[in-house]
Amino acid sequence: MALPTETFVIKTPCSSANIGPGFDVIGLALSMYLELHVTIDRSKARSEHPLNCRVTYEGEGEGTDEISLDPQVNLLTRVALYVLRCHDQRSFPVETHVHIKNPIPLGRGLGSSGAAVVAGVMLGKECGRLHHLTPERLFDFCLMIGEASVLLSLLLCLSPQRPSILHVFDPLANTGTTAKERHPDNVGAALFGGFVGTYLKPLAPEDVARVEIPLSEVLPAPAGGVDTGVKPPEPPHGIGHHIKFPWAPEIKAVAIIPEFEVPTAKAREVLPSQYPRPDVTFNLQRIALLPVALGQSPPDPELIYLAMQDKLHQPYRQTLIPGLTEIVESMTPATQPGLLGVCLSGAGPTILALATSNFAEIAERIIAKFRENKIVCNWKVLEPAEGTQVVRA
Ligand SMILES: Nc1ncnc2c1ncn2[C@@H]1O[C@H](COP(=O)(O)OP(=O)(O)O)[C@@H](O)[C@H]1O
Ligand SMILES: N[C@@H](CCOP(=O)(O)O)C(=O)O
Repeated sequence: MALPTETFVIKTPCSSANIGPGFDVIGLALSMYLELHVTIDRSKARSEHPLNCRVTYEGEGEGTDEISLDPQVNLLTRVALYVLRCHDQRSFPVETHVHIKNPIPLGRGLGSSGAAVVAGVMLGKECGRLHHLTPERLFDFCLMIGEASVLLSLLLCLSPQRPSILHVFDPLANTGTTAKERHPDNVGAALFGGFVGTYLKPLAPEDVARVEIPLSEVLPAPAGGVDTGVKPPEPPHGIGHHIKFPWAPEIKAVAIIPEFEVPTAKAREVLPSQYPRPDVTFNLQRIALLPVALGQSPPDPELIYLAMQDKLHQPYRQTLIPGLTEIVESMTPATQPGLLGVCLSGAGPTILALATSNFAEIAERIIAKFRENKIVCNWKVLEPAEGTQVVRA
């Protein structure tokens, strides 16, 4: 009897991180979805494709260098393979076809890479039939992915052993941010959905060693690399956590998306390693308001506008996003009916305006500001979205 063909769809939302003052903490899942249409034909004895996996792609970045169809190179399939190999499965089941449909623009601050990592982890779970992996455990796997320096530095900062590793990354040293921190905000939103606060827990000393590993040893070797058969290091348990905040149903998110890309890594390099105390206090005062302000129905525009102000990342990122400060300050609820607040989405360059009405007018005003700097944009009205789903026919 022929083995059945299994099909399922993994659906992961895009996200907007930070929402003003919540740098590296707050994330909002939004209604634009990365979809993986997966077919596993277990009737075949062998596959002609590397790692038994054929990747096809349509959508943003299609046909460009940013998206590889090689399962050993593509971010999504490499992440899936990491999860599989942590569970003693060296490759995808024979024969897997992953068709990626991606409407999330790349490098625009709408969490395309976060969605790819979350969908990749879920792909590994489903292909490997790893039913014991809870969403919380999948979050740990997501947090192992990133530039080695990114993950290492953050986890080590949180470690009780921190003083002994300051030669690796000293967050107090005024050396810029060449070593970058891992941020759980966009993956947290894409995985769990809704409006979330995310945080990382200090690691137990025995777990510190487990995260001191180059990314190349976490993710399987890229094309041309040799599969050594070595099991990659599993994530420590309970790295990342989240809490869901309420969201007032009247509030929609208008995303104004410039045509150019700002890689997140680059947008983190322009941030300082030290901040003036008044700027930190300024953000702390606003972050204490933000989740409450956005959960209240009916929304209070003046409160939300105030709660969305930031001094920790947006002012610095204007070196990469012409006109950013002016755009963020260009209107208030008093001068634009329907507007609640304006911020940079994630690492940018997308601008997120929260509003209850007059969406087109708000978008047009921001687009006009970008146009003064010869930047072309499109825009969308998005709503809070559920987290990652696996849909079976
Ligand atoms: N669906 C996808 N499949 C493979 N790679 C992806 C996918 N989505 C994003 N990426 C990778 O992530 C990069 C963008 O990541 P990043 O600079 O963090 O911007 P963003 O704000 O969009 O997450 C892309 O250049 C691409 O390499
Ligand atoms: N907190 C991060 C969020 C980056 O999100 P992305 O969607 O731009 O990848 C940051 O601000 O750097």
